[in-house]
Amino acid sequence: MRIGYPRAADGQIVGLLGGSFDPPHAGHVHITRQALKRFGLDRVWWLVSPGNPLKADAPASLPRRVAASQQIMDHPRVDVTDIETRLGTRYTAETIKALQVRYPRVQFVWLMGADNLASFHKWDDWQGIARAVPIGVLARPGEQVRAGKSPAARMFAGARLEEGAASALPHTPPPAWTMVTGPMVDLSSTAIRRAGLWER
Ligand SMILES: Nc1ncnc2c1ncn2[C@@H]1O[C@H](COP(=O)(O)OP(=O)(O)OP(=O)(O)O)[C@@H](O)[C@H]1O
Ligand SMILES: O=C(O)c1ccc[n+]([C@@H]2O[C@H](COP(=O)([O-])O)[C@@H](O)[C@H]2O)c1
Repeated sequence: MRIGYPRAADGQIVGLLGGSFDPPHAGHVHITRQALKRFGLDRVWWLVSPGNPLKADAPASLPRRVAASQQIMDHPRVDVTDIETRLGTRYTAETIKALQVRYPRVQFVWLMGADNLASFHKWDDWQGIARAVPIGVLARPGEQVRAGKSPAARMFAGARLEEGAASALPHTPPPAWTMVTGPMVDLSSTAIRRAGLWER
Protein backbone atom coordinates (compact mmCIF):
# COMPACT_ATOMS: atom_id res chain seq x y z
CA MET A 1 0.00 0.00 0.00
CA ARG A 2 1.28 3.46 -0.75
CA ILE A 3 0.03 7.01 -0.62
CA GLY A 4 0.68 9.64 -3.23
CA TYR A 5 1.92 8.72 -6.66
CA PRO A 6 1.81 4.94 -7.10
CA ARG A 7 4.12 3.12 -9.47
CA ALA A 8 3.18 1.10 -12.52
CA ALA A 9 5.50 -0.52 -15.04
CA ASP A 10 5.38 0.40 -18.73
CA GLY A 11 2.57 -1.43 -20.48
CA GLN A 12 0.72 -2.35 -17.32
CA ILE A 13 -3.06 -2.15 -17.18
CA VAL A 14 -4.30 -0.18 -14.19
CA GLY A 15 -7.93 0.01 -13.13
CA LEU A 16 -8.96 3.27 -11.46
CA LEU A 17 -11.66 3.07 -8.80
CA GLY A 18 -12.64 6.57 -7.77
CA GLY A 19 -14.80 7.06 -4.75
CA SER A 20 -15.65 8.95 -1.63
CA PHE A 21 -14.96 5.83 0.46
CA ASP A 22 -16.87 7.51 3.30
CA PRO A 23 -16.43 4.90 4.71
CA PRO A 24 -14.83 2.18 2.55
CA HIS A 25 -16.60 -1.18 2.85
CA ALA A 26 -16.67 -4.79 1.70
CA GLY A 27 -18.56 -3.82 -1.48
CA HIS A 28 -15.55 -1.77 -2.63
CA VAL A 29 -13.20 -4.65 -1.84
CA HIS A 30 -15.44 -7.09 -3.67
CA ILE A 31 -15.65 -5.08 -6.92
CA THR A 32 -11.91 -4.44 -6.83
CA ARG A 33 -11.15 -8.16 -6.69
CA GLN A 34 -13.78 -8.81 -9.34
CA ALA A 35 -12.30 -6.14 -11.63
CA LEU A 36 -8.75 -7.50 -11.27
CA LYS A 37 -9.97 -10.92 -12.35
CA ARG A 38 -12.64 -10.20 -14.93
CA PHE A 39 -10.79 -7.45 -16.81
CA GLY A 40 -7.34 -9.02 -16.42
CA LEU A 41 -5.92 -5.92 -14.72
CA ASP A 42 -2.36 -5.76 -13.41
CA ARG A 43 -3.24 -3.34 -10.67
CA VAL A 44 -6.09 -1.28 -9.24
CA TRP A 45 -5.63 2.17 -7.78
CA TRP A 46 -8.24 3.48 -5.40
CA LEU A 47 -8.59 7.22 -5.92
CA VAL A 48 -9.89 8.45 -2.60
CA SER A 49 -11.66 11.60 -3.72
CA PRO A 50 -11.19 14.99 -2.07
CA GLY A 51 -14.98 15.24 -2.55
CA ASN A 52 -17.49 14.18 -5.18
CA PRO A 53 -18.32 17.33 -7.19
CA LEU A 54 -22.00 16.28 -7.26
CA LYS A 55 -22.41 15.64 -3.52
CA ALA A 56 -23.45 18.60 -1.35
CA ASP A 57 -22.27 17.23 2.02
CA ALA A 58 -18.55 17.20 2.77
CA PRO A 59 -17.15 13.74 3.51
CA ALA A 60 -14.96 12.76 6.48
CA SER A 61 -11.39 14.04 6.30
CA LEU A 62 -9.23 12.63 3.51
CA PRO A 63 -6.56 11.18 5.85
CA ARG A 64 -9.24 9.31 7.77
CA ARG A 65 -10.81 7.88 4.63
CA VAL A 66 -7.40 6.92 3.25
CA ALA A 67 -6.40 5.21 6.50
CA ALA A 68 -9.67 3.26 6.66
CA SER A 69 -9.27 2.30 2.99
CA GLN A 70 -5.75 1.00 3.55
CA GLN A 71 -6.94 -1.06 6.44
CA ILE A 72 -9.78 -2.76 4.57
CA MET A 73 -8.16 -3.10 1.10
CA ASP A 74 -5.22 -5.34 1.77
CA HIS A 75 -4.08 -6.77 -1.55
CA PRO A 76 -0.61 -6.83 -3.16
CA ARG A 77 -1.92 -5.48 -6.48
CA VAL A 78 -4.03 -2.65 -5.07
CA ASP A 79 -2.80 0.83 -4.12
CA VAL A 80 -4.86 3.25 -2.07
CA THR A 81 -4.03 6.78 -3.23
CA ASP A 82 -4.94 10.40 -2.60
CA ILE A 83 -3.65 11.19 -6.08
CA GLU A 84 -6.39 13.68 -7.00
CA THR A 85 -5.25 15.95 -4.19
CA ARG A 86 -1.70 15.76 -5.48
CA LEU A 87 -2.72 16.35 -9.09
CA GLY A 88 -5.01 19.18 -7.99
CA THR A 89 -7.94 17.65 -9.92
CA ARG A 90 -11.47 17.04 -8.78
CA TYR A 91 -13.40 16.16 -11.90
CA THR A 92 -12.77 12.69 -13.26
CA ALA A 93 -12.21 13.95 -16.83
CA GLU A 94 -9.36 16.15 -15.57
CA THR A 95 -7.94 13.38 -13.40
CA ILE A 96 -7.79 10.95 -16.30
CA LYS A 97 -6.13 13.50 -18.57
CA ALA A 98 -3.54 14.31 -15.90
CA LEU A 99 -2.83 10.63 -15.26
CA GLN A 100 -2.41 9.91 -18.97
CA VAL A 101 0.17 12.70 -19.18
CA ARG A 102 2.00 11.55 -16.05
CA TYR A 103 1.91 7.83 -16.97
CA PRO A 104 2.06 7.82 -20.79
CA ARG A 105 2.89 4.11 -21.04
CA VAL A 106 0.24 2.85 -18.63
CA GLN A 107 -3.14 1.74 -19.92
CA PHE A 108 -5.94 2.96 -17.68
CA VAL A 109 -9.42 1.51 -17.31
CA TRP A 110 -12.06 3.45 -15.38
CA LEU A 111 -14.04 1.30 -12.94
CA MET A 112 -17.42 2.01 -11.42
CA GLY A 113 -20.46 0.41 -9.89
CA ALA A 114 -23.67 0.18 -11.91
CA ASP A 115 -25.25 3.02 -9.89
CA ASN A 116 -22.60 5.38 -11.20
CA LEU A 117 -23.23 4.36 -14.80
CA ALA A 118 -26.88 5.32 -14.26
CA SER A 119 -25.87 8.90 -13.38
CA PHE A 120 -22.72 9.09 -15.49
CA HIS A 121 -24.33 11.54 -17.94
CA LYS A 122 -24.32 14.16 -15.14
CA TRP A 123 -20.53 14.09 -14.83
CA ASP A 124 -18.39 16.82 -16.28
CA ASP A 125 -17.30 15.90 -19.86
CA TRP A 126 -18.64 12.35 -19.47
CA GLN A 127 -18.47 11.69 -23.17
CA GLY A 128 -14.84 12.78 -23.14
CA ILE A 129 -14.17 10.25 -20.35
CA ALA A 130 -15.82 7.50 -22.40
CA ARG A 131 -13.61 8.41 -25.35
CA ALA A 132 -10.45 8.57 -23.25
CA VAL A 133 -10.48 5.21 -21.44
CA PRO A 134 -12.33 1.88 -21.53
CA ILE A 135 -14.92 1.66 -18.75
CA GLY A 136 -15.58 -1.44 -16.67
CA VAL A 137 -18.90 -1.42 -14.84
CA LEU A 138 -19.45 -3.75 -11.90
CA ALA A 139 -22.91 -4.96 -10.93
CA ARG A 140 -24.54 -3.51 -7.83
CA PRO A 141 -27.69 -4.89 -6.20
CA GLY A 142 -30.82 -3.40 -7.78
CA GLU A 143 -28.95 -1.15 -10.22
CA GLN A 144 -28.52 -3.21 -13.41
CA VAL A 145 -31.77 -2.28 -15.13
CA ARG A 146 -31.41 1.44 -14.44
CA ALA A 147 -27.78 1.34 -15.57
CA GLY A 148 -28.58 -0.59 -18.74
CA LYS A 149 -31.24 1.95 -19.74
CA SER A 150 -29.24 5.02 -18.73
CA PRO A 151 -28.44 7.86 -21.14
CA ALA A 152 -24.75 6.89 -21.13
CA ALA A 153 -25.53 3.23 -21.91
CA ARG A 154 -27.79 4.34 -24.75
CA MET A 155 -25.36 6.89 -26.15
CA PHE A 156 -22.54 4.34 -26.22
CA ALA A 157 -24.63 1.24 -27.01
CA GLY A 158 -22.48 0.50 -30.04
CA ALA A 159 -19.32 0.50 -27.90
CA ARG A 160 -20.59 -2.10 -25.43
CA LEU A 161 -18.71 -5.38 -25.18
CA GLU A 162 -20.52 -8.57 -24.24
CA GLU A 163 -19.82 -9.63 -20.70
CA GLY A 164 -18.08 -12.74 -22.04
CA ALA A 165 -15.50 -10.48 -23.70
CA ALA A 166 -14.72 -8.58 -20.48
CA SER A 167 -11.06 -9.59 -20.53
CA ALA A 168 -10.71 -7.83 -23.91
CA LEU A 169 -11.93 -4.51 -22.47
CA PRO A 170 -8.52 -2.99 -21.60
CA HIS A 171 -7.25 -3.81 -25.10
CA THR A 172 -10.22 -2.28 -26.91
CA PRO A 173 -9.76 1.32 -28.08
CA PRO A 174 -12.29 3.62 -26.39
CA PRO A 175 -15.15 4.23 -26.45
CA ALA A 176 -15.55 0.73 -25.04
CA TRP A 177 -17.39 -0.48 -21.99
CA THR A 178 -18.92 -3.55 -20.45
CA MET A 179 -20.97 -4.44 -17.42
CA VAL A 180 -20.07 -7.59 -15.51
CA THR A 181 -22.49 -9.45 -13.29
CA GLY A 182 -21.96 -12.23 -10.77
CA PRO A 183 -21.99 -12.33 -6.98
CA MET A 184 -22.76 -8.93 -5.43
CA VAL A 185 -22.32 -7.35 -2.03
CA ASP A 186 -25.30 -5.37 -0.77
CA LEU A 187 -23.50 -2.67 1.19
CA SER A 188 -23.24 1.10 0.87
CA SER A 189 -21.46 3.87 2.75
CA THR A 190 -24.82 5.56 3.25
CA ALA A 191 -26.22 2.51 5.07
CA ILE A 192 -23.11 2.31 7.26
CA ARG A 193 -23.39 6.00 8.17
CA ARG A 194 -27.12 5.64 8.85
CA ALA A 195 -26.41 2.74 11.19
CA GLY A 196 -24.15 5.08 13.15
CA LEU A 197 -21.05 3.02 12.40
CA TRP A 198 -19.09 5.89 10.82
CA GLU A 199 -19.22 9.47 12.02
CA ARG A 200 -18.10 12.20 9.63
N1 LIG B 1 -21.80 -2.64 -3.01
C1 LIG B 1 -21.31 -2.17 -4.14
N2 LIG B 1 -21.42 -2.86 -5.30
C2 LIG B 1 -20.94 -2.38 -6.47
N3 LIG B 1 -20.31 -1.18 -6.60
C3 LIG B 1 -20.15 -0.43 -5.50
C4 LIG B 1 -20.64 -0.89 -4.22
N4 LIG B 1 -20.34 0.07 -3.30
C5 LIG B 1 -19.72 1.06 -3.96
N5 LIG B 1 -19.59 0.77 -5.28
C6 LIG B 1 -18.93 1.58 -6.31
O1 LIG B 1 -17.69 2.02 -5.77
C7 LIG B 1 -17.40 3.35 -6.21
C8 LIG B 1 -17.20 4.26 -5.02
O2 LIG B 1 -18.40 4.26 -4.27
P1 LIG B 1 -18.67 5.19 -3.01
O3 LIG B 1 -17.40 5.46 -2.29
O4 LIG B 1 -19.53 6.32 -3.41
O5 LIG B 1 -19.51 4.17 -2.09
P2 LIG B 1 -21.08 4.14 -1.89
O6 LIG B 1 -21.36 2.97 -1.01
O7 LIG B 1 -21.77 4.18 -3.20
O8 LIG B 1 -21.29 5.50 -1.10
P3 LIG B 1 -22.60 6.36 -0.78
O9 LIG B 1 -23.62 5.44 -0.19
O10 LIG B 1 -22.09 7.41 0.18
O11 LIG B 1 -23.03 6.96 -2.12
C9 LIG B 1 -18.58 3.77 -7.08
O12 LIG B 1 -18.23 3.50 -8.44
C10 LIG B 1 -19.71 2.84 -6.64
O13 LIG B 1 -20.62 2.60 -7.68
O1 LIG C 1 -16.23 14.39 -12.70
C1 LIG C 1 -17.41 14.47 -12.30
O2 LIG C 1 -18.21 15.32 -12.71
C2 LIG C 1 -17.88 13.46 -11.26
C3 LIG C 1 -19.18 13.50 -10.74
C4 LIG C 1 -19.55 12.56 -9.79
C5 LIG C 1 -18.65 11.60 -9.37
N1 LIG C 1 -17.40 11.60 -9.91
C6 LIG C 1 -16.41 10.60 -9.45
O3 LIG C 1 -16.99 9.35 -9.31
C7 LIG C 1 -16.34 8.59 -8.33
C8 LIG C 1 -17.37 8.01 -7.38
O4 LIG C 1 -17.88 9.05 -6.59
P1 LIG C 1 -18.69 8.73 -5.28
O5 LIG C 1 -18.76 9.99 -4.50
O6 LIG C 1 -20.01 8.22 -5.77
O7 LIG C 1 -17.91 7.71 -4.55
C9 LIG C 1 -15.32 9.55 -7.68
O8 LIG C 1 -14.06 9.31 -8.24
C10 LIG C 1 -15.85 10.92 -8.08
O9 LIG C 1 -14.84 11.90 -8.19
C11 LIG C 1 -17.01 12.49 -10.82
